[in-house]
Amino acid sequence: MPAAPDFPPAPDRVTPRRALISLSDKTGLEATARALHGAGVELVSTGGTRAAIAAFGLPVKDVADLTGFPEMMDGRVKTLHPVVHGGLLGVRDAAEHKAAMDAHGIGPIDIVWIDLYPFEKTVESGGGFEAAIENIDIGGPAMIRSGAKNHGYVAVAVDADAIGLVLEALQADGATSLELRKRLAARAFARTAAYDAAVSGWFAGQVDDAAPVRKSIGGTLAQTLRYGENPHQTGAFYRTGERRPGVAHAEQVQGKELGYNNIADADAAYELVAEFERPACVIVKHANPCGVAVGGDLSEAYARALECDPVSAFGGVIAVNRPLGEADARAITEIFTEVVIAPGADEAARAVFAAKKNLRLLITDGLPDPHAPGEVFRSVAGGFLVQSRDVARITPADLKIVTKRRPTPAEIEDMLFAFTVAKHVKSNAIVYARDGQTAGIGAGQMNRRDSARIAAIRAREAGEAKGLGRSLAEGSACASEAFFPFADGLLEAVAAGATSVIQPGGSIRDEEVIAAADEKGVAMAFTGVRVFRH
Ligand SMILES: NC(=O)c1ncn([C@@H]2O[C@H](COP(=O)(O)O)[C@@H](O)[C@H]2O)c1NC=O
Repeated sequence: MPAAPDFPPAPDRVTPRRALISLSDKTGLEATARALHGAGVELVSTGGTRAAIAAFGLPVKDVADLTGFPEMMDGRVKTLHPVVHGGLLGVRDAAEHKAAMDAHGIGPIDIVWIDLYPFEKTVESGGGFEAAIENIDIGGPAMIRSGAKNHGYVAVAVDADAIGLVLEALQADGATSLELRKRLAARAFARTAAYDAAVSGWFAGQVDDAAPVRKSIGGTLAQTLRYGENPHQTGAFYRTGERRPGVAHAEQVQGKELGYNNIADADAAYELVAEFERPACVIVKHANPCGVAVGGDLSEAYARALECDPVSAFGGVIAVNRPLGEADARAITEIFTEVVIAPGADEAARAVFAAKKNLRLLITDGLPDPHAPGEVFRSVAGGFLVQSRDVARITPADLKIVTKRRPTPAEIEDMLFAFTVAKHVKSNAIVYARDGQTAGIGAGQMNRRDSARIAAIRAREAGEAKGLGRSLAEGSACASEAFFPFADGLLEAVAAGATSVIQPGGSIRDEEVIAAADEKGVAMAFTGVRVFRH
């Protein structure tokens, strides 16, 4: 382990004399190169970047002239040379470093601006194995790390915002401050870490390693948050490299700043609504759906979703799976809603929402594919859990009918709808549904019978509110996301009005549960698949 050397303290102000610029994406290069040149900074660059700067009519030195080596091996070796890394790493005020720099003709490099080969984009666009490998940048991260380690003297910029901060400092003070260089170094190491997280994650996938010995998750700040789940907690929102349509990539068209809970709820709502083929609406409160329905159009789907639990829907998060029109927006804005997330909204709909200044409208770039594999994470004390996304989808062919009475085609449709919703409800989950509408949802209870009871209360109240004179769960399908361990939960469902039941099966008391269903004349199907959600 290298001992900490006794270097003189790093200077607060460094007046940069030389910058090394190496960019794959040349956006914004001209203005910045001009500004650096105008500030008296000498420009040094790699092949493509050098040619671009020269084409702007600015003086620029080729890094090959510095190293005495041409770029070689398809650009794999451009800047990996002691003249470059010595210029970045040399501690200018340490006598021995200064002597080494002088002896080997190594000039200091005070600014590096590097963006790295676009590995993430190459993978995202399905570039293939060889293209991905060639887009693993080696020289770039090496320079970023050298400069960041030597932040006492070097300002490292890894994005447009960072080089903007450097220019601001030069324009204001003609120098970079130690405080700024430290901040830039922190950002630089985070950039190389996220880059390596993307490379290592992709590589683990290539060798089918679901549980690599080391695992990194990288992210880019999407939004600072005023606070976390509660005001005394801090919070921030990051995008990972996964290009899944949803809240992380949505455009916020209007409304107050999104909060931590808004983002979590919008995600839960949008992931569920994407499960349906027909126009659908999901209303979420506290990460659980309180009303879900399909309809002939979004207005109908919304009205039916609201019917299930209008009390809980107040201040909820609404997701739909079609672009919103004016009538949909009018219906939704009748009650207070925190967030609406949709794959589109026409001008008339946007105008209606605009009248509700606080409502956040999120427009995504499509619907997530419920079948697309992916990884989901969760933190625990001292670690995190990783699992594959729950892509389970049950079709009529997967159902095993276990009761004497077979379900009708309409009951099968209700069962599948209810089971799909149950997959997105916190365990223990019980969902009553009829005609593509949830009638009652029981979420997050510590025993299944309580969830069945709560769902029954919701359905009874919804029926009363609608003036039906009966529970909304009358004639419904009951979905349970995990098996009924005893017959009591099933009997609660039957008492609530369910005539059919869908559940995974697999309890040692299945026979008892099936016998109870048969006695009540209920049709029951086993999915063989459990869809817990914690
Ligand atoms: N090999 C090296 O020594 C090296 N040095 C810099 N790069 C990368 O080359 C890119 C710029 O290339 P050019 O200036 O030739 O267009 C940058 O994204 C930079 O991160 C390198 N490329 C890959 O490792």
